[in-house]
Amino acid sequence: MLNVVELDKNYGKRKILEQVSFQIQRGEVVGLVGENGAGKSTLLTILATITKPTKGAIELNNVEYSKKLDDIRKMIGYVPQEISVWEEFTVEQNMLFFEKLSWKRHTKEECRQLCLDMQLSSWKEKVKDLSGGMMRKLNIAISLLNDPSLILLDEPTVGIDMKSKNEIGKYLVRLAKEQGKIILYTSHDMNEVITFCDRVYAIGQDSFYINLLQSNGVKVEKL
Ligand SMILES: Nc1ncnc2c1ncn2[C@@H]1O[C@H](COP(=O)(O)OP(=O)(O)OP(=O)(O)O)[C@@H](O)[C@H]1O
Repeated sequence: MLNVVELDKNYGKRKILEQVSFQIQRGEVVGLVGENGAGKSTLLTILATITKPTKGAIELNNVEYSKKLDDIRKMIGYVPQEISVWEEFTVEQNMLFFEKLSWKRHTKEECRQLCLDMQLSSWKEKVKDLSGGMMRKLNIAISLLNDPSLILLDEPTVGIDMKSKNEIGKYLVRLAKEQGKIILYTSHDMNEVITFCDRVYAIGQDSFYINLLQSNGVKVEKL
């Protein structure tokens, strides 16, 4: 379980996150929505241990962030907004390179299977020749090499076609339901959020997202 308690984040005098508390259970796919600049990426980078909160406590599977950072990092898969793979290398070369950086060992076949599970079959193709959707899938596959229990994705489907969006959404749901992963992801695509998320957190002052999602029968809470 992910447990966030009274989290604050200030940049100088600006309060970005204020008294943010929530819990996410294993097996849940949770959306994080809000207008540009509301603080979604900030929250994800704090949960990914990249940014320090100003105040507050976070626990993942009963391990406190403030006490066991190395253990926490092994349990997290983070997919940033920017695609961060080697474009001149093939999918295979990227997977094998990042496998070496992962704390968990995988055979080449296991790496390939991870890609196939995401319907990314272009194993021998250079990344620069892949479609945007394929690149996004590779980015996600790399984040899974650690076998993380918490997967944080910052707009994983931005700018890609509906078919790839659907494949990625379905795959995230499968990861949560079959493997008990905790998934938190940001998106500006409300259709996608409505289709794939068990529930949603809306961040920021605007109630636009809350009203829209509630009118579509989605369980949504304000952070
Ligand atoms: N390192 C930083 N220093 C100062 N201000 C920052 C820093 N990082 C982010 N901010 C500010 O914090 C606010 C929240 O930014 P954040 O990127 O978390 O928003 P977001 O909800 O993810 O937006 P978007 O939907 O555009 O990705 C913004 O006003 C941003 O300018």
